[in-house]
Amino acid sequence: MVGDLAEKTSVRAVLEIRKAGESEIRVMTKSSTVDLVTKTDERVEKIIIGSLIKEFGEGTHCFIGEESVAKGEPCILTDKPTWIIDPVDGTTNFVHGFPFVAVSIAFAVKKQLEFGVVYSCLEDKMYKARRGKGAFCNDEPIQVSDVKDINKSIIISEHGTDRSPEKVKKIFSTMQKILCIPVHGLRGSGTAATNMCLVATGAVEAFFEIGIHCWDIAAGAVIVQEAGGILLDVDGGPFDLMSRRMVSANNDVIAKRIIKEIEIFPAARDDATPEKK
Ligand SMILES: O=P(O)(O)O[C@H]1[C@H](O)[C@@H](O)[C@@H](O)[C@@H](O)[C@@H]1O
Ligand SMILES: [Mg+2]
Repeated sequence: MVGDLAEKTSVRAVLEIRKAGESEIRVMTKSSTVDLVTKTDERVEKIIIGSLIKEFGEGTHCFIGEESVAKGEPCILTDKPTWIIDPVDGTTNFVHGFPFVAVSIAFAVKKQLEFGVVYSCLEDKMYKARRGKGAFCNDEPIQVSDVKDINKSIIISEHGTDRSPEKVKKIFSTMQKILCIPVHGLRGSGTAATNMCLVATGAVEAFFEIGIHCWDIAAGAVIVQEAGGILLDVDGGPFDLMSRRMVSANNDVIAKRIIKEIEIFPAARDDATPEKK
């Protein structure tokens, strides 16, 4: 089954990450000095795409991979069968040895996400979900939290890699307002895929971020939905995978309460034309 292949491929990817983690990691930067990428990210993405092409043949499936897009490949979701891949989610953590790094692989057909696999490498946790078939962690069913009282919640968010003062101000003003609702706590693992799996297991009530990319959240989106959670745009509208912003939560009550506090700032869509990025 295609899902099993993605699972096997992510385990192979993890072996590469672990091997790389034991040797000197060559760090490079992308959109800014804090947007890191390593040769491991690039190599792991090539391994994942290579094994999928070997299985399905050249030209049958499309790929949206974080590092391929960074090198100029298009980031357009069409009706064709498409793999959406983040080879190393939490690259900054990987470089620093901070213990949250994940491989995220999702599969969509006709723009509908069909399944997602997130392998949290250092926790040795394989999260997976197929549309309509439930969500699992290491083959055990997982479910979102049943908390409806925002005062009894933990909320996750990330500050991302854009350090422009006006955006940083809005990010921290939002976090301050949420913290002072008050909620039990604010957290951030440094990887969106892991954050979404924490929503799916009920460890936290919601994760939101403006500035993430489709590859960070595609697999986690299936896992959260199949664990009984919901996905919305940060303005309360419908979730839009390519919009670079989203709220994932255990229920509508928590999601809508968080949305009231979010100070929205612009982030160019993943599928925007190059001049609009
Ligand atoms: O590690 P990445 O694949 O670059 O994604 C991270 C991103 O770097 C970080 O700034 C946050 O936006 C996280 O939510 C992403 O997963
Ligand atoms: Mg990522």
